[in-house]
Amino acid sequence: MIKIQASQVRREFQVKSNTGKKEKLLVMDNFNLQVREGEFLSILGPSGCGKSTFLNILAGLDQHDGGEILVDGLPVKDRSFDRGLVFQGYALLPWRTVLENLEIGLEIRKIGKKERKAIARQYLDLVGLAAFANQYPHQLSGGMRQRVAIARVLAYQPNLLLMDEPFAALDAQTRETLQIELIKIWEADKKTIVFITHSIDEAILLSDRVAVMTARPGTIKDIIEVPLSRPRTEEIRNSAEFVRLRQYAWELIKDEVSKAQRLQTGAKESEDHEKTG
Ligand SMILES: Nc1ncnc2c1ncn2[C@@H]1O[C@H](COP(=O)(O)OP(=O)(O)OP(=O)(O)O)[C@@H](O)[C@H]1O
Repeated sequence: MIKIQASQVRREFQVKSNTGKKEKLLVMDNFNLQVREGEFLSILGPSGCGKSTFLNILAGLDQHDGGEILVDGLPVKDRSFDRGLVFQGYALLPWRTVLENLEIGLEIRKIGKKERKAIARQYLDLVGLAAFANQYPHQLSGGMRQRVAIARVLAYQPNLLLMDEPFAALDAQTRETLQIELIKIWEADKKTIVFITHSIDEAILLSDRVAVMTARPGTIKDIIEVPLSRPRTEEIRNSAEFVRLRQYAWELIKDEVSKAQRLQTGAKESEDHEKTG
């Protein structure tokens, strides 16, 4: 079954250049992607190619200007608790303790207090923060807050998980631990996950398929099937198949990274040119 169907998606933003001129920035164009129910799909692409824009639209936080995006056959209109979001810096409620923050989604699902607390503790334990249950978000480091945000979304088990570089701000060891935990959780109940990352290794380790995007305007360049067996463990990174996939993904993405860099430098040069004359 198809969970997400994106067809001919187009998104442009009105932006102001440094000189104050209004311009249109075409961020996504002719973007087509299908995500299957229960699939773990990662999106890799150079900076600025529209990855977060796509996730924001899927989350109901932004809108597209053309084409169609369907989730479970219906257009995305609004935020929904069936879609769990883990975005960078996605806010925790500052007036609630860590444990109470984890309980939010469970409250909305009308789970009783005792069970709610037990589930919240279980997921807090999973991200290694059991000892911080009664602290407030401002008492934690940035990485710890991000772990709470991840635990919160995992705890209430949405049908669709949208994760935008959820591990980017974490130290290498925590990142590896959480990658393996996420694999375990996903392998146990196979919710659909759309996962954005800049790490080729992370994408291959976690995913069933990896969608590689072009530089702006972002479109899908290719989709890599990841036939590595499951359950996946750390050691799989050393397998010949993993190394082959990593090389293939890099071949696909490297020209797009150069293009994205040229786009950025080009935009800066034209602004400088306008300023001087
Ligand atoms: N609300 C907005 N208004 C104007 N421009 C925007 C807006 N949101 C995003 N952009 C621009 O759209 C482009 C794509 O942004 P987006 O965040 O989707 O890229 P990304 O692929 O997620 O990048 P990164 O990998 O660096 O996070 C960027 O050039 C960004 O500056």
